[in-house]
Amino acid sequence: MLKIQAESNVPTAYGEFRMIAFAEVETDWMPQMAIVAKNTDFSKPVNVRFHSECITGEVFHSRKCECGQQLDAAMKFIYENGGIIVYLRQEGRNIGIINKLRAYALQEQGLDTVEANLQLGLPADDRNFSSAIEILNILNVKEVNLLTNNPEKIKMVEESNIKLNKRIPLQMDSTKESASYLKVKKDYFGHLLDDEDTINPS
Ligand SMILES: Nc1nc2c(ncn2[C@@H]2O[C@H](COP(=O)(O)OP(=O)(O)OP(=O)(O)O)[C@@H](O)[C@H]2O)c(=O)[nH]1
Ligand SMILES: [Zn+2]
Repeated sequence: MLKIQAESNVPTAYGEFRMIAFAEVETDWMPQMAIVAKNTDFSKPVNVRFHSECITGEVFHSRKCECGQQLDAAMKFIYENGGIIVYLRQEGRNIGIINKLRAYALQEQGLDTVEANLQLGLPADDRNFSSAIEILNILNVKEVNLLTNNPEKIKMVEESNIKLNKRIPLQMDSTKESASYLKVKKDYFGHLLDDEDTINPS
């Protein structure tokens, strides 16, 4: 069972958030994180982003995916409108950074993001979002507006005790390096992506 191990206010480029670390034990060095905007109104549907870790995109600004831009856009939106980002330690759709780099190496040889995982003997997507729901329950969230394009995340909320008020699209411009990745997300995973341009949540 997850519990709050520590929390503190942290000023960021987008404003100050309450940062909370969740883990079963305090010796967990990869705790799940939630960052909560101060103006969050818990009596209304809360804007929520479930964000899966991507060190290549968020820390090193890789152009192969749009995770870094999505996290930045979500922080900006949530600071302005209230809400929570639940940051899940699910690097590489939960295959870990070592396997993700192995998958990238296969992608250099022409495999796409799904084929590369399968070639490694791993699932295309090994995530489940039960920790995210557990965290929302700990934070006493009853109803959400979910910032996502991923139908699996929507389904998972619908199947939980948390009410889904609406989805807020979080679509970024594609780059020449990310276009084929986004196409696979749309075609294989059924992500709700428009072919046209950006829909930023603002
Ligand atoms: N295995 C693998 N993981 C990847 C690859 N590219 C990005 N990821 C991981 O994919 C996760 C993000 O998933 P996405 O499918 O981009 O987005 P999503 O979270 O499902 O959906 P949104 O809520 O719409 O952003 C992060 O954990 C990334 O590290 C890749 O080529 N291979
Ligand atoms: Zn990424």
